[in-house]
Amino acid sequence: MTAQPLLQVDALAAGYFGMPVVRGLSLTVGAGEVVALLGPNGAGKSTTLRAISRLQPAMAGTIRFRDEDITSLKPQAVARKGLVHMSDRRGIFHGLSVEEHFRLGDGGKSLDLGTAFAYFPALEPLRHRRAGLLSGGEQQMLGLARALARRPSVLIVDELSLGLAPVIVEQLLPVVRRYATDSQAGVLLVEQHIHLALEIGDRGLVLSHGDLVLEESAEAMRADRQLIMSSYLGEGPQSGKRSAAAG
Ligand SMILES: Nc1ncnc2c1ncn2[C@@H]1O[C@H](COP(=O)(O)OP(=O)(O)OP(=O)(O)O)[C@@H](O)[C@H]1O
Repeated sequence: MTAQPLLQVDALAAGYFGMPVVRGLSLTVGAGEVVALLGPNGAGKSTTLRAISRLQPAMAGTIRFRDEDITSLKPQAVARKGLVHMSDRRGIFHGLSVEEHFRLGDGGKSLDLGTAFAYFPALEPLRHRRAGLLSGGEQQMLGLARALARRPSVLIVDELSLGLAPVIVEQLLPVVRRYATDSQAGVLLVEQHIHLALEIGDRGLVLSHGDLVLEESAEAMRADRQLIMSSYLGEGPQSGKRSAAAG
């Protein structure tokens, strides 16, 4: 029997000004599982992530986190429950030191600096440095360390690689993998570096024009580049989708 997924999204629709850009989207993320949400520019990946973490409203569908319907909760409430959304250097304050970012905490509670330094030892010698003086890669490391220090059960990561050299992304993504495995957390990530995402991922989903057109194991996707190429080139859900939402 398959274990209950940590995150279960059913028939989600989300968009702007009353117009959905994502429709009828269903997906699951299980404990210890890393799922890569892929797709061309404008496919609706960030919209999907924001709707799941409640940063924008869902127009239809349900979002269940650890068996609880969170579809109408506020983002702060969802984050407190352990569904943490990390996106492009959000929450980095240039005037604060690295350490102060953890003392700043989460709803008045300090974050676990030990967890942060365990995953990112390179941050420890920088603990008193102001975040504004960190490199782009170090800032992203700080953002990810802060997200992990909240010990999320589900981590949502939007474009860790934005503006960073691939070599930095090659260092950061395996940490996400390690956290998922160590903590049996679920990870849903959007990443432009497809091959890197599939290296650390268990499963890949391809979104095209708001529809899920492919769902496969990361291993199968790595082995058959054509599979991804054809889904990116806009094959419809009927022709490209290989499997239903996995359990
Ligand atoms: N705030 C907004 N207001 C109106 N339309 C938006 C807004 N944000 C995104 N869109 C539109 O919604 C569609 C999906 O955007 P989204 O950012 O979700 O795509 P994406 O797959 O994450 O793209 P990318 O890979 O380029 O970041 C696009 O057509 C985009 O122009």
